[in-house]
Amino acid sequence: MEQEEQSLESFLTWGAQLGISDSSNTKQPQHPPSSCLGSSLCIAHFRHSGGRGLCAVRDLRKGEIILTIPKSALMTRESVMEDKKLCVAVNRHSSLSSVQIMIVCLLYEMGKGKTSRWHPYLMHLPHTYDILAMFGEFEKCALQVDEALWVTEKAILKAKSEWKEAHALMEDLMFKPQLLTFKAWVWAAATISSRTLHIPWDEAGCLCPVGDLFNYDAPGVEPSSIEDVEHLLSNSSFHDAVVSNGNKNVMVDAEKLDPLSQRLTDGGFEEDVNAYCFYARAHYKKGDQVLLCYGTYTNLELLEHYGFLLQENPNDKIFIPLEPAIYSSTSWTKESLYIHHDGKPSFALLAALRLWATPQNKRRSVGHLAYSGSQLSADNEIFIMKWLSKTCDAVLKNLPTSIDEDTLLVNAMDNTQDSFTFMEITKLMSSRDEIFSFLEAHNMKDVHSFNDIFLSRKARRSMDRWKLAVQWRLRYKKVLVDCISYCNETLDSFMK
Ligand SMILES: C[S@@+](CC[C@H](N)C(=O)[O-])C[C@H]1O[C@@H](n2cnc3c(N)ncnc32)[C@H](O)[C@@H]1O
Repeated sequence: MEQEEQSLESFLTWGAQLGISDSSNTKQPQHPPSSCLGSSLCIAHFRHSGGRGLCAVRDLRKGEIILTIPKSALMTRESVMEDKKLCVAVNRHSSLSSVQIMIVCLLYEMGKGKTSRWHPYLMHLPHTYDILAMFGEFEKCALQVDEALWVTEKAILKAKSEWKEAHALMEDLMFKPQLLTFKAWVWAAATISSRTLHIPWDEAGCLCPVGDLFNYDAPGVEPSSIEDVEHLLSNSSFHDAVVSNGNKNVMVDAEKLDPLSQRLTDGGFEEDVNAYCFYARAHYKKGDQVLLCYGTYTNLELLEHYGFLLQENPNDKIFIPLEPAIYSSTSWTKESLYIHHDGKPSFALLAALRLWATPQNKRRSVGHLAYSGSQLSADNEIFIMKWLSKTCDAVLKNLPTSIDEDTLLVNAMDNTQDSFTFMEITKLMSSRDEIFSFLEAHNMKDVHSFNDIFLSRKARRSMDRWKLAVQWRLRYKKVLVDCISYCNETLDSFMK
């Protein structure tokens, strides 16, 4: 433990030497401080929201600069390929994608050990990940829902084929055998997927020492339009925050509005200071975890790219099987026909169902109403609500386990310290196939071997992924139940 703390301290000293700083004072100090953190942030552990993360060491105001990482500290393809041997070899394999090359760059630096210029940073990267490409057959199946199974299968196949394609380059570079393995490849790919930040000059992104310690906050409640930003800027306390820093980079202004999502961004590379700059996305009290929004993701996408999911995710959506005639009744894309995290059907799904439930010869005359989101008639609305409710109910009944069983299973997994409780809880489940498959997959045929002391590291990792899979399918089922309630409430409103 002491050794770990020392190594973390030397990582933060290394960061300070490279010019990384969490101070809002933009003047360069004459001597680098002994740590790059301490003025605004510190590293802390948040058990239920991301593990290691960054914590406010003082009250932080929304919009103020909290961390700067100079370009020279970023690990990019360009900076790693300053190594001539690597650069020459990469140029001989021009068919590889930018991300494949970035993965090779990371493995190459790992292979250098202490001589890597990023060694203090590389030492603090996670050793394992829970992203979908790392799911084995057992954990994949625990997702239960076809859509999730396909996404997992696709992620595994993609990782395998990209690894094979890059093999010749890695052999050219004479990688040590352990860096040539699929396991090493998936580790590096997961690092790139879950930790790189966007940079304008390279679609592979960059690894950003210290800046990649922010855990994720979903976008959702920030101002969503220019008017909101104008309102914010006219709000005196916010304006004070902007002006008191006296630096235009410190402003959260209309330029920082992401034109696609129309949301405020909280970090980005800034050409004029040649650095990655992070801003507080909210007011934080001393001791709060400071978060960063990496983008808008559903829970399945979070699992695929980052290896976690959110219990409350305002951007979650689920898909249910629809009849081909529904897809062909409108020009909405398949991706737009979904159910929101709170059980409400998407705008496009409602419109598509309303048109599909209209006799074909009448669709033209009501098309404009459907596309503007209007109900077409009471009968039409009652029909589609009944249909949607019945379909969600059928999906729920077709899944091998119920919400109650999944809840029991997650609770049991939280109780693995006590093998007796785990087995007692799981006895309440109607189908114990999944539990037996897990025990079998890890050679734990009898209950007594299900003991924390004997749960191998591999089995424990597998259980973490299994738990994520069960949590995901549980959220999926809850959205279906909420959709049924939404349909019933709408139906009730017609009865009044
Ligand atoms: C950029 S890193 C953030 C720092 C990371 N916790 C660490 O220890 O290095 C992203 C990873 O942090 C974890 N993470 C981030 N936000 C999270 C959240 N809200 N809940 C759970 N895990 C989260 C996930 O493992 C994700 O892949």
